[in-house]
Amino acid sequence: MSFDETTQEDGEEEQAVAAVSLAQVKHIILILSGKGGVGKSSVTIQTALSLCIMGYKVGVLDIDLTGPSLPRMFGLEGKSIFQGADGWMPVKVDTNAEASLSVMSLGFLLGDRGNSVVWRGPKKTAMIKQFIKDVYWGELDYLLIDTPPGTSDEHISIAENLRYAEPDGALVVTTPQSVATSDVKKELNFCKKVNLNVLGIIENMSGFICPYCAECTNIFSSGGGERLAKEFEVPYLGNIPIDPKFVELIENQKTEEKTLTELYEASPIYQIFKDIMQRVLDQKHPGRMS
Ligand SMILES: Nc1ncnc2c1ncn2[C@@H]1O[C@H](COP(=O)(O)OP(=O)(O)OP(=O)(O)O)[C@@H](O)[C@H]1O
Repeated sequence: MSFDETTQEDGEEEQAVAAVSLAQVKHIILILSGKGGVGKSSVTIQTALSLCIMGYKVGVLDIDLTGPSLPRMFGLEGKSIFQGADGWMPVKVDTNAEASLSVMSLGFLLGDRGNSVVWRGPKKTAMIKQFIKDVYWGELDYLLIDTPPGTSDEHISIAENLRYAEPDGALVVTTPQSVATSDVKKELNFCKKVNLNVLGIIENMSGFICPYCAECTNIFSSGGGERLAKEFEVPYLGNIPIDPKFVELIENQKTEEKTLTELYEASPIYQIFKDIMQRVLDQKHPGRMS
């Protein structure tokens, strides 16, 4: 069934589900990309860490059901979720920040790294509904939803489940190489079709930060993301360079004494990303509880 074909009964059920489970969530942001491997999950993590450093309470929902990578990237591999009195409890990330950061992903239910699920549409749809309905987030300033690449069953399902939840909108991630392909345009057209506001386009892996002198050099042509943003009349939020230290930070976080938020706050990439985040916050979306 497509997004347009949902029945009134479905609509009422979705409205009720979102109203109860997301009652204490002020803002909802989806992270989308036209293609895999462009750094969508990395942008999700950076958005979560930046908001947390800025003092917001953040939750992250990973609905990439076939390749959930967030537990590993947040350093939470092997952790499990448990059923509390109010629903499934998301896993907390250790932060030095006052604000909390918690994560829910199918990866926590799959056990070993490398396990993946091959599910048909209806099962994925049911899982996403359950994630929206049964996770107890408590009070959150921001719920970030990391989606799989492209526009698949998961996207249709999350759009349906959130259609009454008034999300702030979507961050669309691309790279300089893939901006020219039709995948990003498809993603932007999908947002239009399901009435999802586009908070802006982020061009990732655009330029290179030298690990020795921290200088940023353009190695591929850039500016495509900005042109696309103009064409679709959506904001352009900025570009993130390739930063080998960011990959190291994610890979080596467990051996460090500091928390992930402390490590990220001290990294050069945070200095760039926080400006991107500020452009999102400056849009002053009223939020769901205002
Ligand atoms: N700005 C960056 N600098 C350096 N490495 C990066 C950057 N952004 C992403 N990467 C690296 O690129 C790889 C792919 O990134 P990521 O997993 O975030 O992409 P994705 O779009 O979520 O992929 P998929 O859709 O397949 O899950 C990862 O190894 C990540 O560490």
